[in-house]
Amino acid sequence: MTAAPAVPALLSPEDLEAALRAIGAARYHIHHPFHRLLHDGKLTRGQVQAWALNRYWYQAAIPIKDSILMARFESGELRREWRRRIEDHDGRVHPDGSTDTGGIERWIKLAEGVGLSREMVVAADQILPETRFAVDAYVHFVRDRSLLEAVASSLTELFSPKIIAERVSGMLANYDWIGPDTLAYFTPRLTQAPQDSDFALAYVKQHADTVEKQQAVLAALRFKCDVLWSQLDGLYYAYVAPGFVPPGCFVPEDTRTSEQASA
Ligand SMILES: O=C(O)c1cc(C(=O)O)c2c(n1)C(=O)C(=O)c1cc(C(=O)O)[nH]c1-2
Repeated sequence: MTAAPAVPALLSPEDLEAALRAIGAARYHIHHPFHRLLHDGKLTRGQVQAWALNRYWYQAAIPIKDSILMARFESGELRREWRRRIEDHDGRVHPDGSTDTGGIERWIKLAEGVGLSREMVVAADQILPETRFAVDAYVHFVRDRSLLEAVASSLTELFSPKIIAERVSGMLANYDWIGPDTLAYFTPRLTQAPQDSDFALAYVKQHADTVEKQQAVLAALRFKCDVLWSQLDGLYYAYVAPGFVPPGCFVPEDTRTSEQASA
């Protein structure tokens, strides 16, 4: 006789939060070897450029997925909360004409700070296939899955202040050619991310009120951890080991062979 498969129990909101946090503790990209190399100062300038270039595609997709998500909320109050996220990335124009720079522009400054040109970064035609597939999968997930799963997929932000603090302090300490101005993208994220994730977590705890919904939100967070993890896998494979850069993708100057330089 085979044992019946265990049926998951309905969790209290507190236990659901604990289960979500356990997923982050095990699967967040803070554990990826590429993050460790970046933070420990073990990457060449070209490898840091590859990271900045590819991550631009993620940054550029965030307000697109948030616009899709916002349009799915039926309540104006919820849309207003989500609109702030979009403005955090796209910037704001105030009635007096003054502007707040958004995250995308700050990411371009980061990329320029590590030696890339704005045009090349924004064109995004030299990013890795893994980056494109993973980021696009995130946008499609938010478009196609339930609203609850879409909100839950943003919950990796519960864990981002820790990786951001670690990354910024590590990069400033370990690369003498990177200064605080270049990494300015990350400063507002340290307050924006907790605001975003507090709201999303409260929403998920309130609305995931059946076993099926709870299992779906846990799976959504696992999916999102995979989105972040596979982007770093792509970078590691192409730029660290074995170092196979897919045809047409960015080849850093400090690793370029004479054949690649003349291509
Ligand atoms: O630096 C990071 O490691 C990191 C991670 C994440 C994340 O966990 O999804 C985000 C960000 N940064 C970030 O800057 C950001 O704006 C952001 C938005 C979202 C999201 O899913 O809505 N995640 C993240």
